[in-house]
Amino acid sequence: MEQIVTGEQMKALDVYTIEQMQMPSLVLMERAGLQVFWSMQKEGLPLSKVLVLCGSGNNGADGVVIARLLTLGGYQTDVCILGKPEHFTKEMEKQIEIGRNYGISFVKTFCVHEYTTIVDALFGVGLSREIKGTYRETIESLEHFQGKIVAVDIPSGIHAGTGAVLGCAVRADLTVTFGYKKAGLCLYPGAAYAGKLISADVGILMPPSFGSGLFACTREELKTLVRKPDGNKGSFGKVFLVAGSREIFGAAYLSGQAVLRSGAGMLKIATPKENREMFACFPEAMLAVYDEETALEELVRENLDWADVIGIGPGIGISHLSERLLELLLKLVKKPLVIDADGLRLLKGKEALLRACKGPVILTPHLGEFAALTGISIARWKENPIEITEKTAEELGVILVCKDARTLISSKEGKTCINLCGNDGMATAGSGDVLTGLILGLLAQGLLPFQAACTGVYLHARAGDLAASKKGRAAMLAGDLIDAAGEILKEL
Ligand SMILES: NC(=O)C1=CN([C@@H]2O[C@H](COP(=O)(O)OP(=O)(O)OC[C@H]3O[C@@H](n4cnc5c(N)ncnc54)[C@H](O)[C@@H]3O)[C@@H](O)[C@H]2O)[C@@H](O)CC1
Ligand SMILES: Nc1ncnc2c1ncn2[C@@H]1O[C@H](COP(=O)(O)OP(=O)(O)O)[C@@H](O)[C@H]1O
Ligand SMILES: [K+]
Repeated sequence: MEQIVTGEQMKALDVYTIEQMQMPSLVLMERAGLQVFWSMQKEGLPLSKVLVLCGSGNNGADGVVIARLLTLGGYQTDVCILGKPEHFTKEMEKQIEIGRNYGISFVKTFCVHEYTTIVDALFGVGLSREIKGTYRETIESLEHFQGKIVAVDIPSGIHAGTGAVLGCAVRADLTVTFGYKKAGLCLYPGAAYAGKLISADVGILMPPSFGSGLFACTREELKTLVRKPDGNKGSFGKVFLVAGSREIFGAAYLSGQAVLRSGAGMLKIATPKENREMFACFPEAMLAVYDEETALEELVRENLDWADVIGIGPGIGISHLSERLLELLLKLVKKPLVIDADGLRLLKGKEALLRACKGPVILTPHLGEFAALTGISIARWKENPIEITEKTAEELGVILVCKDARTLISSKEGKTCINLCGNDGMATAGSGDVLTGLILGLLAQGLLPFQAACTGVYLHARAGDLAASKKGRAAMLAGDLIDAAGEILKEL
């Protein structure tokens, strides 16, 4: 997993590196400036005339370093410092002094249209309040700029912890971020303002005791899924899935297909009796059909003994039978349980039962389902997604997968994973059902619950990117995600 940090955490790491490790601040800054300078060259930005906009903090000081390196490199460069001298950090004062000695061009006013590239070094992780006044006017004047914009560390105006826009923000083509990716660059809207994101090592060290539990999933996680040549369908795991209702067969089909395509050994689907004929097209799945006459507790007990992992929700509808099945599972399960879709709608009011559940539970709500379950509006979640997801996971005692363009997965112990892959083509009916199936399939093959949730989300998103490359984002269907997930696993 790749470490992600908030703004406060990044500042703590800067302080640790400078004070404990005794690495001079100006050395870090020089490395930061060099990384931006090299990236500007490597990315082929038009550098015939560059303007560097600086604030008064160390982000601005980085900007002055970049201006010096550009000037020394023979690129015509102007620097405009918007910050007031009384607010300059000592590093900023030093960089201005060095810059003067090197003869860089400081300007007081500028016309953006004279430049081919603008470097945004107004605010970095130190942005603490809404942007107003001259800063705001300057940022707004960049909206019609025709050239390229490079953001230093983070686009100015983006909150490093939440990705929120504080009043206004610079829309960059390229962001070079130092040390670790900031959460605000991973979450929307910040992610959209960053443009292409490059992480650059500048020598920031992380102490072994560092308490950040924030990560992004990487390809490495998929490698934990190992097929054993001497395995059998029992050892690859048995999944019991309560899915589908009279009107909805597709959700059960998609989830079930995803379970088996991800490598699980056996699948049994519990579904209403009327659906039996529909499953003729899915011979690989076993069925446990039920109706009003069925002894549901017996059915649940029997299958809990048989299965390794259990899922409930895709297409089950809101009925007293589906509600009873959910209650029975919550009461009796001692194995991993994934609850999705209608299962989440039925969960409202059963929080005590959920907290008392003996098996590890994974909830996979999209934001509408999350809002209905918790009473926290989508708008409020978006203001502070990491904190709210972590807090809700802890309160409910579950692994919580909040599905969105940037899905967050939190454990009740406060570990959170941000998914950085996927695309808007995945916003298509049945896509969430596929995710449920993939997570179940990974659980069945022995991944630990949090690992299975993170890896499942990552696999689903990578499948989304592969499906989009083949079919296009508009045309891809949830079923394409299942085939694509198989192909991603095949590549391993
Ligand atoms: N030696 C170091 O500490 C290093 C710092 N680095 C750079 O330093 C940056 C962080 O520097 P700072 O902590 O000085 O913070 P910033 O440079 O991001 O900005 C902080 C300054 O802006 C002011 N401010 C915050 N919000 C404002 C608003 N809305 N309107 C007006 N003023 C506002 C603050 O009061 C403070 O004076 C990083 O993002 C990175 O670019 C890098 O060079 C790596 C090394
Ligand atoms: N813009 C987007 N970018 C990336 N992933 C997305 C985007 N929109 C939706 N998704 C993903 O698609 C899936 C949709 O799930 P869900 O809303 O439950 O669909 P359904 O209920 O139709 O099965 C989630 O995994 C979500 O993260
Ligand atoms: K910046």
